[in-house]
Amino acid sequence: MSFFGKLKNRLLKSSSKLDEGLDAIVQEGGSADAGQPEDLPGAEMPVTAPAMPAPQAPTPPPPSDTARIKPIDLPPQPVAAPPQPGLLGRFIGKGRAEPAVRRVLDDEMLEQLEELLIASDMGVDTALRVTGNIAEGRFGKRLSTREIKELLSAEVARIMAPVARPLPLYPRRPQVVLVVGVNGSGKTTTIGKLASQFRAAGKNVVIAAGDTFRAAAVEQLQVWGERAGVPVLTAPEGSDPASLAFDAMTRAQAEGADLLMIDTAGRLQNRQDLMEELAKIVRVIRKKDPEAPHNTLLVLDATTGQNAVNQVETFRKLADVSGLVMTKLDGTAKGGVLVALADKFGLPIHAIGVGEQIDDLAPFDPEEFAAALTGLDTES
Ligand SMILES: Nc1nc2c(ncn2[C@@H]2O[C@H](COP(=O)(O)OP(=O)(O)OP(=O)(O)O)[C@@H](O)[C@H]2O)c(=O)[nH]1
Repeated sequence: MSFFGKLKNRLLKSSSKLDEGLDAIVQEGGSADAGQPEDLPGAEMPVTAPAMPAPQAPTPPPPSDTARIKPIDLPPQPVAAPPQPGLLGRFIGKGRAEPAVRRVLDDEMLEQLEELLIASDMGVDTALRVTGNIAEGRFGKRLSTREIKELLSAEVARIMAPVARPLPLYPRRPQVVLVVGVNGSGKTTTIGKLASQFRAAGKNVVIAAGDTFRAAAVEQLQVWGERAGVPVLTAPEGSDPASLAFDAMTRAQAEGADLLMIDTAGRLQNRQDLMEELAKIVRVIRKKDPEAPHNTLLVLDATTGQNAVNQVETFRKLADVSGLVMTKLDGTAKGGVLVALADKFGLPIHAIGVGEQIDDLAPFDPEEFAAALTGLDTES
């Protein structure tokens, strides 16, 4: 299955939420237009085209001086019998017998769209901006669900495009990647997945299990290290993570490793401690390389929705966050928070987690994400 298909299936909850919501909004105040271009297979209405005009009141009789102009004879319009779908149309579910429902884009509809986007975790500011852009030049026009989805998807992709950037690789050896995030956000899993991908790309990777306070976290990282075929450096429980980071740096340099990934604790309950711990790790590794860490990855759990926004704010105060990885995008109805994050912080999204398996880490593709989030079926 294509990655798009996989992501779409996995983002089903998000997309179906938006999908259903958009449908309900259009159905609520809309009316059917028989024979609209959208109903004809292969005749999709481009999103930039002006929407169909609102239905007019019955045309009044022309004034006498124009009455002489003979109206062009049009063949009778197939109002009662909508066009039949072609064979392809029937397979892909287009050209259905029912005419498309369109609704006039007015204040009430815009408000409903805003509410839907806010409920999809896009955040108030982003939701307002997105609906404002959708309305631009289209106010008072009639739009179908499909057209709104295309507009919404294009807006989301436009916001996300600048942040879709893979983890930059530098010629520096070792490139040090500090991984931060609250407990349970998916740090360990992400480190394992990244290690496996870099390993597969021929890179020599070392992992440091810097959450030395939790034996379970260290064990879990060791399991991932084994899966990825990458050494995991550990230290006795309760020992200083900065000292482990220093040892790991020494070993990575001695071995000529390409990449050193350092896991860290995620105890936000005691921010001061965590801040000092992270600062100490950075201080110590800089003794070995003044430019380290070269990346500070913040791992966020998509299922926390708007809480992810608070986590970015907090971790930016604790560490010099250079990019994000968003995990658990499979099976959450809260994927919209990525749009809010991109819009608010503009931090690169290096990858997304779409499952618990080692290969369930994918590069972030804004168009695929936007189509999957809005439920727009671009495969057809
Ligand atoms: N469905 C899904 N589950 C994920 C994903 N990433 C991580 N998980 C799961 O989330 C849980 C927490 O992941 P960890 O990698 O242990 O998170 P952590 O941040 O290291 O947490 P601590 O070890 O408590 O510090 C585990 O059960 C993972 O299997 C993902 O992309 N999708």
